[in-house]
Order: sequence, then structure tokens, then C-alpha cells
Amino acid sequence: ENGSAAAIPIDPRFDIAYVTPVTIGTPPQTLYLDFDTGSSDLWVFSSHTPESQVRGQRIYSPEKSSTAKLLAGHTWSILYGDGSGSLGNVYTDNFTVGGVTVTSQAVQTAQQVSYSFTSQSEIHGLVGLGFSTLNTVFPNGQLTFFDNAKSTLDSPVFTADLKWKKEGTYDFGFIDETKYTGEITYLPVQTDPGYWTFTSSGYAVGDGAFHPASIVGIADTGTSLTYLPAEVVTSYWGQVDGAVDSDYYGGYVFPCSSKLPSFTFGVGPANITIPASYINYAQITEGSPVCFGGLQSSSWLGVNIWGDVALKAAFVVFNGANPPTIGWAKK
Ligand SMILES: C[C@H](Cc1ccc(C(C)(C)C)cc1)[C@H](NN)c1nnnn1Cc1ccc2c(c1)OCO2
Repeated sequence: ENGSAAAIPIDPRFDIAYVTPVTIGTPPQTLYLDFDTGSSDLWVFSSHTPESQVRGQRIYSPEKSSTAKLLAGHTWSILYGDGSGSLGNVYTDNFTVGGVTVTSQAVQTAQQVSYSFTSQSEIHGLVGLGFSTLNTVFPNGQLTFFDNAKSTLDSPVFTADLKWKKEGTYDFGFIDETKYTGEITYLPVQTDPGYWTFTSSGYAVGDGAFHPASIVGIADTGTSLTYLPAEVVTSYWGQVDGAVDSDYYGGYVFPCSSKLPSFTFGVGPANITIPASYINYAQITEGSPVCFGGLQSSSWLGVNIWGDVALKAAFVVFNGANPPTIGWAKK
């Protein structure tokens, strides 16, 4: 059974993250979760989350679901690269996204969440779409929704059609030809340690020359910005009047009035162009003349991350066949 679900930006001003409606349990409880190809835990705010850590989020109450089963003796604890994290215990229950149902999905209920999650009232949890090897449930790692659903889909794929300040879609089990133009270019995926890791073939700044390069990075729907090697972002921001890499603001900032070039990255023999508007990410604070860049250095991260700023410029196919591949198309 294939499916399709909305990817809704949580903030109308800038694309911090996208949430997708899901239903869990019997009778169905609806939550809005952040679908994250850069992690592999499905966790939710729950009736086990202390009230002091819940601020407007919808919660999943397993005790109100006739199909919920405690996965006895299992716990989880995750620390994300931005320093946020959560931990708790585990149930299995019916889990439905856009018409695709997994009847015994591991649903990790939060008993603790860090302040950054508490403060994001629009995000009620995450759905990891990375490889199940990254799942943190102990003592037995659990399968992602996609791994569980794969066998019931027409094709073992899901696609991401994220949009700039607009609602996009995640499709499961099929490739919607109306969502892209030209051809899809498929690249090999390195599944160790468990991210959708691929190698970009280079980059260009604005209308400038294309620089062939091998940029190994992860396709990560759960990260807002795009983090690339210092020499790439230095050559980009070097074209922007007044742009500086600010310790104070924690990255490249620039005068909001500056004109930005687009950024093109290679995908095999093809390429994807990120419009300048996507890279003008947000004002530092409402009304500030200082703007924060959507393209930042990965040097302190240890990994290059193609986050939403890049992904929303393309139609992306996450092909879970054996071996997995990742497909990129213009749209
Ligand atoms: C950060 C997200 C995971 C997340 C998503 C949302 C949130 C909030 C709801 C509170 C807004 C926190 C966390 C990412 N997902 N693959 C991730 N999980 N683990 N590593 N990464 C990528 C990375 C790593 C480091 C970085 C970063 C990104 O942004 C800034 O520094």
C-alpha cells in the first residue's frame, strides 16, 4: 500500500523544520512529527513526559491505545549533533503515515526531552528515516518505519519534495513523475554508519565556473541548513558584500540588503541549483538588518550535511533497494 503525506514548515517566516501528520494507536492519536533522514529513532512526546517538559506539544498516550504493547526491558537515549536529546522507554503500536500502516512499529516514548525540544511546540517527536543500524533502543535495536513498511510498498522507496516556505510532500512506495523535471540521477549510498551518505561531484557559485570536487555528505531532512567544507563556503560568501563568519552569531552572517548568488552542486554528471533566496535563511532577530546564511561551514561538525536548504531545491529519491541509492532531480 503506497502513501503520501504533507511536509509542513513549522514556521511561516523561515524553514526551521517540517512536520508530517501521523496517527498512532487505537483509536488513532494524531501527532505532527519531524521526518528525519539523518537519524533512526521514532520517538514522541508522551504521557510519560514530565509536564514541566511539555509546552503545547500533542502527546501519545499508550495507556489509551488498545493495540499498544510495552516492549519490556527496552530503553532508548539519543543525543543529536546540535546538542539536543531525549530518552525513554518503548512501545509497539499501529503507526500510519499518509495511508501506509505498520501494525507493530516501535514507538519510543519520551521520559526526558532537552529544552530545545520543549521549546519547539510544533514538533511532537521525530521519525527517523536513516538506516536502522543507527537506532538507539537497548538491548535490541528497532526497525524504522520505512524498514517495516518497505515490504508492503510497491517499490522500496520514499521521496522528499520539500519546498521553500510552503508545504511539500513525502511519498512512500512510488515515484511521482509530476513532481520533477528531466531525469533522476541516482548515486551510490554509503550506508555505514547509517546515514544516506553520497558524494557530490563539485560546486559552482552563482554563474561562476564549476569546481569539480568529491564532497562526501549526508542527505538530512532533519537539518535546517546545509553545512559544507570551509573552502566551499568561503568561496561562496566571498562573493557577498559584507558577509562575515561571525563567532558571535555562530556562522556566516551578511547584510540582509546584500545580493546573494545561487549555489550549484554536482550530482554525478548533473547538478542542482539552490536559489539565492533559499540561502538568505533568516534575519538574526525580527527586523534585524543582519541575516544568517543557509550555507555554513561543516569544519566543526566533522561531516558535510545537505540539509533542507539544499534538499528543497530538488526532488530526492531515497531508494531502499539492495544496494540503496539516492536519486536527485530538478523540479
Ligand atoms: C539536529 C537534527 C536533529 C534535530 C532536529 C530538530 C531539533 C529541534 C526540534 C530541537 C529543532 C533538534 C535536533 C539532525 N537530524 N538529522 C541531527 N541529528 N544529529 N545530527 N544532526 C545533524 C546536525 C548536527 C549538528 C548540528 C546540526 C545538525 O545543526 C547544528 O549543529
